[in-house]
Amino acid sequence: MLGVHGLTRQYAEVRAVDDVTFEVPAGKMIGFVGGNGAGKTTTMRMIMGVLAPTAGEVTWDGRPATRADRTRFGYMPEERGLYPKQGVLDQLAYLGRLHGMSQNDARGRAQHLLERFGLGDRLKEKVEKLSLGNQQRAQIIAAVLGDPTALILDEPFSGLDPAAVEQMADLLREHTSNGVPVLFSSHQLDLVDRLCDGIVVLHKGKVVASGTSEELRGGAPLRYVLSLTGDAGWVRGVTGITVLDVEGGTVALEPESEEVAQRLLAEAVSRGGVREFSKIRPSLSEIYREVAAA
Ligand SMILES: Nc1ncnc2c1ncn2[C@@H]1O[C@H](COP(=O)(O)OP(=O)(O)OP(=O)(O)O)[C@@H](O)[C@H]1O
Repeated sequence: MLGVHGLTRQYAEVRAVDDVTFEVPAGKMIGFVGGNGAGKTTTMRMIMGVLAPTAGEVTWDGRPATRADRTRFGYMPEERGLYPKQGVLDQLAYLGRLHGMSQNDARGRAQHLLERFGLGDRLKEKVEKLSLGNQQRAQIIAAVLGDPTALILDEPFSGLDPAAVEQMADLLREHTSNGVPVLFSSHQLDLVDRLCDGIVVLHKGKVVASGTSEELRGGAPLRYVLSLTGDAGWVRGVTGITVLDVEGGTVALEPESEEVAQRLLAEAVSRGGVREFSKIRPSLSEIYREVAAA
């Protein structure tokens, strides 16, 4: 388990990361979301030890993470790490060696992953000659090569087409199913919602929400849609209901409680002509907007 405890980073006038605490449990995929400048990259750099915290600490299996622990973490930095002028297979094999793999293992595994992700005919290509999406695939391969104990990935999915997103998500899931904790940052909230076991929302350097997507949704207001064959205007007069929008027979509403919602449904049924009564599941983007605006 990877732990981040009270992590803080102060630049001259900017507190880029402010008392950030969260955990990435073994075998879980945690999405790290937040707007531009929220502090995600700075936090990940401190986790990897490439940037010193002003305060706080990073733990691995419950004790302060050492340099040796961190050399076994797979990292995809924001600035990306591959040299543009070197062949992609040679370079990945070299990185594998740096992670302690034998020459044969490093080359073999790098080649296998490049082939798996559709780069089998580009093994000798210089990185700069690959398309951006293919460079991104190579960067992710670089992060997972050395049999990492944890994965810290800064925007691994940006610039990937939908098929590549699925391939890379499968690759990450293979690691979580072996117990590896995975933390990745992303601006693609629908993707985070779909892939992650947990979400940490950062805003202006602070954690403003965290939990599973269902837990985050639990804090959102209760909303329903009621659709009737006749006019729905009468709903405005029902006690305990705030009407958000009415369009003909369809009304979006916020009941004070589930009980009030059920009473409304009973009344609608007694009036006749109920077409639909359903709870609205807020999107992660809506939740994000609410917590970031609070
Ligand atoms: N070396 C630095 N010196 C001064 N301020 C910095 C430095 N690095 C980052 N910052 C500031 O720290 C804050 C957090 O930046 P960071 O890059 O961690 O955000 P982020 O969440 O990764 O953003 P993005 O989604 O845009 O990549 C920003 O206000 C940024 O300007």
